[in-house]
Amino acid sequence: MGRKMRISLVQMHVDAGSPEANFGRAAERMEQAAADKPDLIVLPEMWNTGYALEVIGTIADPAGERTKAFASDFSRRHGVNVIAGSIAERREDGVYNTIRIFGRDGEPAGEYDKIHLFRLMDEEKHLRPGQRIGLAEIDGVRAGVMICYDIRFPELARTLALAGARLLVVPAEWPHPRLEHWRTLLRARAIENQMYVAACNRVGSSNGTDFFGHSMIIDPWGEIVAEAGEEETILTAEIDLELVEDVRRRIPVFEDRRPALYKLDAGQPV
Ligand SMILES: NC(=O)CCC(=O)C(=O)O
Repeated sequence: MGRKMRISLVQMHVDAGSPEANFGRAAERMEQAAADKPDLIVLPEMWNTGYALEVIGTIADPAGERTKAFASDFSRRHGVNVIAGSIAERREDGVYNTIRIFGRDGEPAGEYDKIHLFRLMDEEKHLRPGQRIGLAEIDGVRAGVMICYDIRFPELARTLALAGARLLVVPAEWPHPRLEHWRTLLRARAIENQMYVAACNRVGSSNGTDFFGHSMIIDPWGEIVAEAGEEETILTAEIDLELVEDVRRRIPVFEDRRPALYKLDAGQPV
């Protein structure tokens, strides 16, 4: 397994309520990204529909079939791993905010439904929450996936790290005015779990909400390897997974944990 991995984040605009426009834009941008010869391409959150939640039941991808065909074909043609952002995916019991992952051979390599639904954007009124964490092997590297609001839950990132994740991938639609929350939370997840974080946010405005981009790749020491601005772009950077072990040796957080004490009833009240 290679220790280096080249990651391209597709920071794109998303038209709320227009899957046709969004599939066209994603196809174009992914071709652009493939020209950088990355090992992994990542799309933002809900890139097929945006937050058109009032009509999400009618425009969400039925069983994710269109997305699966699109991303699997792209992976196979370019021999690249794809984390197809998240999409609105319709199933029998409702609509999910779902990540689908494809290996270089176009075969499915993992999936994840967003666990924490974001009330400020009414997700809980229109979407169903996932019930399982998301892990995948990408060229032999264990990666965890979370979606946007999920990064406010350090327990989830820690669980993924304990399950072996050395890279955390985060598709997002994170808007102004919470840029410093975005940057701080992503860096904190990288530092505390001593893993790489690759976060792909959308840009542009939808229904009065402005999304700021600032997609980022952060190393396990918390240094920002690459950060985009507020325009559409492909953010590409190479990461070296050996740094994960280096940092974990220097400060052995995982050896020093005291999980037996991390319980509400474990100590006396002070
Ligand atoms: N799409 C989302 O989950 C947005 C999360 C967000 O903006 C936040 O502040 O948290």
